[in-house]
Amino acid sequence: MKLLVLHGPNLNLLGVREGTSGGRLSDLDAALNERAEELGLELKVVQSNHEGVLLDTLAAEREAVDGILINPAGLFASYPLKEALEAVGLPAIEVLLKPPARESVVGEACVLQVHGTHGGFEPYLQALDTFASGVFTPEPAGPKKSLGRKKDKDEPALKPAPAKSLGRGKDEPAAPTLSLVKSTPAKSLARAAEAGGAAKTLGRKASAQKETKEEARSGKTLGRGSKSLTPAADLLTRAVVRRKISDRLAGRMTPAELAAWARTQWQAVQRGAPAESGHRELLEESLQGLTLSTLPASRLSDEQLVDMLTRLDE
Ligand SMILES: O=C1C[C@@](O)(C(=O)O)C[C@@H](O)[C@@H]1O
Repeated sequence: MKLLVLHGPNLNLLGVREGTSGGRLSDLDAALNERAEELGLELKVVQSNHEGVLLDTLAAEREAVDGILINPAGLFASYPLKEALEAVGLPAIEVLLKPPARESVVGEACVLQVHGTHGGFEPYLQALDTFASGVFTPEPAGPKKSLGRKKDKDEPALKPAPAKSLGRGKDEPAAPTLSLVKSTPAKSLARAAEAGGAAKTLGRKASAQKETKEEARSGKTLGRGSKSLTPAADLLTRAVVRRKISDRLAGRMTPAELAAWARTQWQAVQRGAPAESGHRELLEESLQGLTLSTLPASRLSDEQLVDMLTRLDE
């Protein structure tokens, strides 16, 4: 998997502008390349102080990469960048070194936003881990595959997100808490699911998405192209999702199993599979949250799962 890493304006002064604290951009890039190598990822890293260069890079690299990490820095409110990310249609993660001071427009076109707490490089590494976990890669036909993390069946239910992450050595420093500060509209994940590993299918992605949207608008809840009534057993309903969450809370399902189930369901819904009428958006949103729920940055506690149960019951 190849990823494009975009560093926005003034990040060339990283470490310099902060005084002696914090590493430089060259340190960040070295850390990124090291982690990428551990994870078997290839990176193309570009820093620019010019919005146009970032836009041109996105357009030029769109067919060569499978995903994007972007720290827009001072360009967080850039509609051109947001639109370029949408046009490119690849899964993108917005990465910030520190908690966001303002709402990010660019983040609206990203699947996730991760931020650090003290300016360290961990959010970038976390974003690499997230891509490497395969969460954005479409499920291949055939036997069920997990999201790439080992099963954490024995984890205490209310344990905070572990500091460890994929591919990390035992003696490396613990990562600070990273937050999923925003769960983007399902359309971002739609692009992600369609795009994973196949960046060269922009046309197909766009039309598939449009079709699904149109079906949603027309209130059609049958599978694409289906003329006959879909058996009720195939219908994704709030009750089905509630049952799965309950199974997970009762220990009948591991967190990884729930996430893998949610991911398969979410992808099916994106392809036009039937969903409970009038609740499609809520179901998509819930499945998205559950899909990402085993990742450190977006882990769901039991309390959050109970909240989700309640929302699915309203
Ligand atoms: O340059 C930066 C760094 C930053 O993008 C971050 O990563 O925390 C936050 C921006 O507000 C600022 O302009």
